[in-house]
Amino acid sequence: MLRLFAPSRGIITGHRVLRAVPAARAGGARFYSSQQQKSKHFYPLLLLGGLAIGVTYYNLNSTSKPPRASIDPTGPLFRDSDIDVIFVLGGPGSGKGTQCAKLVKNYDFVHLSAGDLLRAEQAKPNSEYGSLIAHYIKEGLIVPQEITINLLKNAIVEQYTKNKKTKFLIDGFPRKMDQAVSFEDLIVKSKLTLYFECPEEVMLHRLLERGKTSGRADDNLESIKKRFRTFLETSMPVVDYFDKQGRVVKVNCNQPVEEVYNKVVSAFAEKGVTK
Ligand SMILES: Nc1ncnc2c1ncn2[C@@H]1O[C@H](COP(=O)(O)OP(=O)(O)O)[C@@H](O)[C@H]1O
Ligand SMILES: O=c1ccn([C@@H]2O[C@H](COP(=O)(O)OP(=O)(O)O)[C@@H](O)[C@H]2O)c(=O)[nH]1
Repeated sequence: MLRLFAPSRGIITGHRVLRAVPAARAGGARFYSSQQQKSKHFYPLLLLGGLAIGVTYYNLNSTSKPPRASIDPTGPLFRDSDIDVIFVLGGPGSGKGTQCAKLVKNYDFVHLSAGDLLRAEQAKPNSEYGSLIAHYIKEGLIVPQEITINLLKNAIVEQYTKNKKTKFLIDGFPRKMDQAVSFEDLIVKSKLTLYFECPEEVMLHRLLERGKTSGRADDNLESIKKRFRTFLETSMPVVDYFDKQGRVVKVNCNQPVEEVYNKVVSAFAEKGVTK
């Protein structure tokens, strides 16, 4: 029912959801003027016409509208009015995951961490991308966008269709310009980017602390340095790109968790994101 990723477009667009039922066409039927005798098909056709109008009206007004792909197969999967996506960006260790966990408790958001989705995919015993993902994560590089966008798309579609969820915090994504452009072209335009500003030495300290218990292959000094570099060279241009469009709120994360959270809540309120 929904789009898949397909080689023909690099990123796959494919199957759809309920296509709006087209108004039944009275193939060749004529409506006669009152002077003429009505055809024996007149009343059945009138009934069909009324039914078609009714179904179309219902589809247009139904609250459970299908993703946009059902209407325009060349546009993004979802209409802007179907779902709200907020990107959460910031350097490694800036506190994205910590703040997202607090936000989901008070807002009706689904938290999707791109890093967590990649690690879960990597951990699947028969994943064809397992070793590729492991390599990219250890080296602090950005996994090819097709893999990450597909994982995100599947998670969003599942939450939307099964749980009727429409608000998503996408944590740690997009980290590269190609991802930003593809996601908005193929899935949905984001409403906002929440960006955590944080000095590098603070992030380094936090990550080394986290590394004592996280078990993550990239929470070590060598990988952390590579991640910082990737963040500056590859991910910051994404923040700048959205910022130039007035779609970023910046929050200083070098404060206690609760204070950072209060600032996020105020920044969201200013942008009309409410609980
Ligand atoms: N405001 C904060 N002050 C102190 N430590 C924090 C703060 N926010 C997060 N942390 C800690 O820093 C580490 C990294 O935070 P995390 O949310 O995992 O960052 P990210 O998701 O950006 O990598 C975690 O161990 C977390 O407990
Ligand atoms: O869109 C993404 C998000 C994450 N990653 C990889 O996953 C790692 C960990 O990302 P995560 O957001 O989990 O952690 P952070 O680095 O922000 O602490 C990154 O360094 C990348 O190698 C990626 O390739 N693409």
